[in-house]
Amino acid sequence: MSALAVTEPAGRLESVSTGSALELRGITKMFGALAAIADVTMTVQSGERRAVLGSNGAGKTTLFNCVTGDFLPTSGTIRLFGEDVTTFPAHERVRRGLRRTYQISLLFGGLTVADNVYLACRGVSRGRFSLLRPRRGDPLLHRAEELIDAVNLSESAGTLVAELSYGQQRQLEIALALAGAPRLILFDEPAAGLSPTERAELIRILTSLPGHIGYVIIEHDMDVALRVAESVTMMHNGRVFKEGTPEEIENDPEVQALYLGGGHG
Ligand SMILES: Nc1ncnc2c1ncn2[C@@H]1O[C@H](COP(=O)(O)OP(=O)(O)OP(=O)(O)O)[C@@H](O)[C@H]1O
Repeated sequence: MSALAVTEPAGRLESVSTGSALELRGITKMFGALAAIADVTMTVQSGERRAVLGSNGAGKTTLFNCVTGDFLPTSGTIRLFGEDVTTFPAHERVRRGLRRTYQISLLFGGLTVADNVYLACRGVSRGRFSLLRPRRGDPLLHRAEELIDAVNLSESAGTLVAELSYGQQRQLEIALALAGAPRLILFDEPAAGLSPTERAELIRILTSLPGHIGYVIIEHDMDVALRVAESVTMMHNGRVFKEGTPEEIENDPEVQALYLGGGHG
């Protein structure tokens, strides 16, 4: 695969972290009388890889929407790399290194893999309003190639997105999230709908991202979540229910009861 560094689980975070990437303090989001999330407090260190687990309706997507700026929280504060961004629009958070993937694909099906990634690189760089075609030697072309390699799609660089397998499209979405200089990526159920082989590939891609890039991943597939995360936040009914290492969460009797008791969607 690519020249990007492979992560070293033991002591990895200590070597890459430079403070907090994301600090949520008492985040509540009301929809009418319903608290989709209530008093959520959580800190993600820079470079940290965290899974957010929880049954359907636990509040995971609402939490992401508050972090990205798609929703304004009803109360609470959000700090991104130390800066209070609670009321910042989404694009200001992107400028600070936040990225997100969605459950629903947002790709351009009529363009090739290479064009999609190049456009994403252009979109976050200076001169993005130029309509000139890329010239040979354009550094963004080189960067796009690196990103395509990082998600193991080099052999499909010239393929139209509409002709990719579903799993390859999800890999491409990760490449798009890597455009620019992301420091924290929110992955919204990246393993949904993937075959076992595609899931193994996803795990490989996520665990091979450069060490300084942290992520928060919402994932229903516990096997994927616990393998790609160093820390886990378990949500239930809009609240933080448990926090711990993947091992602690996996072996926690209350978590097991919640999941095995049918609370897990
Ligand atoms: N825009 C909205 N308007 C009203 N209620 C909403 C809205 N978005 C979410 N909710 C409600 O907030 C609660 C939390 O939903 P959310 O989608 O955040 O949960 P989730 O953990 O992401 O679930 P899933 O795993 O099914 O995606 C649910 O009761 C949901 O119906």
